[in-house]
Amino acid sequence: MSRSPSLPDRPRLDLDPEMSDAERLAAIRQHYERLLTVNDELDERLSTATDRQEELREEVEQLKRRNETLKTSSLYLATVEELTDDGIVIKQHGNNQEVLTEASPHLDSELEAGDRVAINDSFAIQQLLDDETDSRAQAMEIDASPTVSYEDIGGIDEQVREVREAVEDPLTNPEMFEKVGIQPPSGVLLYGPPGTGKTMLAKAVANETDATFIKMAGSELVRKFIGEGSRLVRDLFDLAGEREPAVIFIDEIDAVAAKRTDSKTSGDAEVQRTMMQLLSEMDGFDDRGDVRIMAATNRFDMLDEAILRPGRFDRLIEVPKPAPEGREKILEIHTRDMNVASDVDFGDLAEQLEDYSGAEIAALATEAGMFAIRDGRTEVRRQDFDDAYEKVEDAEEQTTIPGPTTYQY
Ligand SMILES: Nc1ncnc2c1ncn2[C@@H]1O[C@H](COP(=O)(O)OP(=O)(O)OP(=O)(O)O)[C@@H](O)[C@H]1O
Repeated sequence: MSRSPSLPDRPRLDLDPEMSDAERLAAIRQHYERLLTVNDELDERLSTATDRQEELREEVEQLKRRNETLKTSSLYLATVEELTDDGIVIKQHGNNQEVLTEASPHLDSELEAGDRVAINDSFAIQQLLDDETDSRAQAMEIDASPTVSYEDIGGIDEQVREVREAVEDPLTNPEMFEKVGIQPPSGVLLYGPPGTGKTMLAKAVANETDATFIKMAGSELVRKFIGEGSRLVRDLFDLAGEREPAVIFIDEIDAVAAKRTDSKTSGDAEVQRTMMQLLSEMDGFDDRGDVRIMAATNRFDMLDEAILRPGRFDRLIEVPKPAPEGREKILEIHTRDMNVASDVDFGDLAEQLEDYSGAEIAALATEAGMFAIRDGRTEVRRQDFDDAYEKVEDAEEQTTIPGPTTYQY
């Protein structure tokens, strides 16, 4: 550390008793001048020191913030079991280890048995967390009786057939598999571009088999606290077991099942742990009864091979964008409740909608209806579809980055 230069010497006033009054006066004046100079110099030093102090204060604040971030990124989850005179008994999630610990002073009076808390490496309670059921409810979408049916899905008949075979038959006709002596597929992975009907397929199969549909987005499984993602995976499978027959649908599975990277950050390690939990739940799946597992991804190329092994997601079904006949079917489905004029030829329109996904076709139909309403009509004409097409294309041009979107499977 560099030492700051020493302070200027304090000026001394030497008055000789022999001096005349005039000489004394001159000496005092000179002394006064020197005092002024030193004063100016000290003023300048003080202002430099104040600036430096401000800089250092900012640096300290930054370090404090970094320290806080570091602390929170390595927190573990636990549940408060008991508040005793000797301390707080907590049970760590994941390993169920019971520990006698203490809480940060600001939390002391707030804690109650049953609270979900975040603890640091030394088991000290750092944060009081939301109720677990809240966090579960946020992460999962549960639909006891979905209303989507196979008739609502257009252009992917072959995929519907495959899904029925892999998911529906084992639920409705398990004896068939026993008689033939084969295991039904463990998990079905739907892959393909966004908006092609993957979620619809999962909902429709749940509807058809009177199963509860339980959806979890892979991104929801990527959690802040260590152990939280794997806990959610366990909860997901437990809940499906309680509600059987049930169809578990994990959307965006790539968020937790991407290929391993070289990066060693704790976030990646936590995602790995969540994936391992998912794999172990799937491996122990035989005893789970009437629960079927489906997952979807737009990024098949990113998936870790481990999840595709036999006994895991071992039935892969590609759900592509629809061909012209498929687009025509989807147009018909999404205009079923509309009053469409006789001049609208869906075959012709479908040809025009090259590269459109089912979701985009659904949006186009709604937009055409909006044009009719704007014109004060209830009947939707070909011109409305053309206007809607133009609007969608214009919006597309403004938002897309040049170059076609490619999906690698
Ligand atoms: N094949 C289809 N037939 C009829 N409608 C479809 C079809 N595909 C998509 N849609 C429409 O698009 C909406 C979104 O579709 P869905 O959520 O099933 O797509 P997804 O493939 O799961 O998309 P993502 O990968 O973005 O989750 C549906 O609610 C439906 O209105």
